[in-house]
Amino acid sequence: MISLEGKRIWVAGHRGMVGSALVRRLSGVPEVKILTADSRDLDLTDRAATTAWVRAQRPDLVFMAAARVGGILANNERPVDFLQDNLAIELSTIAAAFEAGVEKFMLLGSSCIYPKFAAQPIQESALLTAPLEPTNQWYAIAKIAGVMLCDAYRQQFGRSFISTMPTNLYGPNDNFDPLASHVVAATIRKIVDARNAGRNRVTIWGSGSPLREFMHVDDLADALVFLMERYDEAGPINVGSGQEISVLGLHQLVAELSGWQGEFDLDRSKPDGTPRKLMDSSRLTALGWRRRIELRDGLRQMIDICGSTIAV
Ligand SMILES: NC(=O)c1ccc[n+]([C@@H]2O[C@H](COP(=O)([O-])OP(=O)(O)OC[C@H]3O[C@@H](n4cnc5c(N)ncnc54)[C@H](OP(=O)(O)O)[C@@H]3O)[C@@H](O)[C@H]2O)c1
Ligand SMILES: C[C@@H]1O[C@H](OP(=O)(O)OP(=O)(O)OC[C@H]2O[C@@H](n3cnc4c(=O)[nH]c(N)nc43)[C@H](O)[C@@H]2O)[C@@H](O)[C@H](O)[C@@H]1O
Repeated sequence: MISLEGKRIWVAGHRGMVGSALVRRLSGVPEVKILTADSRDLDLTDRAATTAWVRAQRPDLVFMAAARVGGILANNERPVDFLQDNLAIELSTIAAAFEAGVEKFMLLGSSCIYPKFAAQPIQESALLTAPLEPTNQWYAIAKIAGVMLCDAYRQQFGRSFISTMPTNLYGPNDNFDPLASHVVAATIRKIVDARNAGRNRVTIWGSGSPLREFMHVDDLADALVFLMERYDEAGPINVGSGQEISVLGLHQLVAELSGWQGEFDLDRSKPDGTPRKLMDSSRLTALGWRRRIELRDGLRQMIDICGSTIAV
C-alpha cells in the first residue's frame, strides 16, 4: 500500500476522457501535485523530449493515459497510426519513467489485448493464448508490448511498473466524432441528432448482436487510484463494471432515455468486431473495490452532455 498524499503525480493524456477523469479524481486527494504536459508542447512519441520533460518534472507516480485511441472503424482503417504511435508512446514514457527513478508507473491497456474468442468472462490468464480480433489487432499488439515492457522492467530492474486493462469506457470528454468514436458516444450522437432533426431512422453498424461491457470513466478513475495505492504485480489486471448489453440493446436504451421513438437499420458492411468481451474483474473486486455508476445513469449524463432533454 502506498499513499498518494504529497506525491508529484503525472497524468499523461490529461485532456483525454480518462486523463481528465483522473485529474478530477486526484483533485480530491490532499496535497497532491498533479503534473501535466500539453500534447502541443510535448509529443510523447518523441523519446528525447519525453525523457527531458520527465527528468525535469520528477514525478513520483505516473498514470499513463495518453494513447492513440479510437473506435472500431478508426482502428481498422489506420493500422499504422494505432500500432506505431502507441508503441512509440510506450517506449518513450516507460523508459523515461525508469531513467527518472519514478516510484510507480501505471500503463493503461484495453480489453482488446485478449483473444477474439476468449472464454467469458475473460480472465487475465487468457492473454496470448489465441489470435486477436483483426479490427484492433494493431492497437492490441502495441498494448501487449506495453504490458511486456512494464513486466520486463519489473523482472530485470525490480521496478513497480503495473498494467491495468479497462473495459469499454464512456463519459465526459468522450469523442463524439461519428467515424472515430466508440459505440456509446456514437449511439448517443446518432439518436440525439435524429430526435432533434425529427428523423425516425438511425443506422447501427454491423449486426447489432455483439455484446459489450461498459464502464463510466469516473468509476474507472476511482479504480485506477485504488490500484495505484494497493496493486503491485506483474501482468495485466482487469478493470470492468460487469454491466453488459448488446449493441442493439444499447441503441434501444439510448432511444428510451432520449425520448426518441424511431426505427433502426443495420449496416452490415461495417465490422462487428469481437462478439463478446466481458471482463472477469474478480481480482480487482477481491481487493475491495466496487463500481458506483449504473449504465442508465451514466447514459443519461452523456445524453445531457450531448445537449439533449432527458425524457425519463
Ligand atoms: N476509451 C475507451 O473506451 C478505452 C477503453 C479501454 C482502455 N482505454 C485506454 O485509456 C487510455 C486513455 O484513453 P481515452 O479514451 O482517454 O483517449 P482520449 O480521450 O483519446 O485521450 C488520449 C489522450 O492522449 C493524448 N495523446 C495522444 N497521442 C499523444 C502524443 N503523441 N503525445 C502526447 N499526448 C498524446 C491526447 O492528447 P490531446 O488531448 O492533445 O489530443 C489525449 O489527451 C488509453 O491508453 C486507452 O487505451 C480507453
Ligand atoms: C475499447 C475499444 O474497443 C474497440 O473495439 P470495439 O469494442 O469493437 O469498438 P466500438 O467502436 O465501441 O464498437 C463496438 C460495437 O458497436 C458497433 N457499432 C454500431 N454502431 C456503431 C457506431 O455508430 N459507431 C461505433 N464505433 N460502433 C458502432 C460496432 O460495429 C461494434 O460491434 C477497439 O477497436 C479499440 O481498440 C478499443 O479497444
